[in-house]
Amino acid sequence: MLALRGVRVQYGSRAVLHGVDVTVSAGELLAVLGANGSGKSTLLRAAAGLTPAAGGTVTVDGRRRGPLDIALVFQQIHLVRRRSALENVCAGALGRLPLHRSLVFPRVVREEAMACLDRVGLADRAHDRAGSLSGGQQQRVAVARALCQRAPVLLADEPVSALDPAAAEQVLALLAELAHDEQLAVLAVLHQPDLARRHADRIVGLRDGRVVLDGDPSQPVESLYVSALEPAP
Ligand SMILES: Nc1ncnc2c1ncn2[C@@H]1O[C@H](COP(=O)(O)OP(=O)(O)OP(=O)(O)O)[C@@H](O)[C@H]1O
Repeated sequence: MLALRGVRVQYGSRAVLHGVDVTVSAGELLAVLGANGSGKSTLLRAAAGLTPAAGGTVTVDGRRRGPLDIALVFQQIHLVRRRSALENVCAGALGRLPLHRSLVFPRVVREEAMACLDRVGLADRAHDRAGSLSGGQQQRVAVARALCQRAPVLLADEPVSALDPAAAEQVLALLAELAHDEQLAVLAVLHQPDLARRHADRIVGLRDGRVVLDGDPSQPVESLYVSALEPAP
C-alpha cells in the first residue's frame, strides 16, 4: 500500500499541497482528478520523491519509500526510440542490476522483459524499434517497462492524455487489470472523469491543493471543475 500522510509541498513561499492524505491499496487503481493547477502532478511527484515535501510522510507497505518502490509512467512517453521495444522494457530492470552488466542485458532480464511485453499484449512487436510503434503501443511499452521494474507501486501522470479514445480506453483497462491481477497499487492522474468512472476502483478529487472528495468512482465530480469553468472576474 502507498500512503501519503499530511503531505505538504511549497514552491517558494507558496503552498500548493496543504497536508494531503491519500492511500492506494495493493490491487487498486486510484484515479486523481482535479482542475488545472489543483496539485495533481505535484501530489504524484511528491509521492515519487521527485518533488521534496515540506512536511508529511510517504510510505510503501508501512516502510519509508525506497528508490525501487515506485515505477512511473508519464504523458510524454520517454522511450529510446531507436532501441527495440524489448530493450526499452529491459531498462526497467536497470535499478536492480549491477552497474557493469547494465550495457548488455542478461538473458534472464530479457526473458522477464518479454513476459512483461506479453502482459501488455505486445510480445509480437518486441524487436521493432520503439519509435515505429503507435502512441498507444508506446505507452503500453512504457507500462511494460514499469512492470519490469517490479515495483509494488505504479504512478501514472496523465498516461492517456496524448492518446486517441480507443487507445486511452485500452491503456486504462490495462492499468486496472495490472492493479487487480498483479496486486499493484496504481495511482493515475487523469483529465477524463468518464475514463476514471469506467476503470478506477476509487477516485480522489483535489481542489486548490486539498483532497475534497475520496470514494466511489460513480460519484459526481463536476464540482471539481466549476471554478475552472467560471469566467474570470
Ligand atoms: N516547479 C514549479 N515551480 C513553481 N510552481 C509550480 C511548479 N510546479 C507546479 N507549480 C504550481 O503548483 C500548482 C499545482 O501545479 P500542478 O502541476 O501540481 O497542478 P495539476 O493539477 O497537475 O495541473 P494540470 O492539470 O494543469 O497539469 C500550480 O499553481 C502550479 O503553477
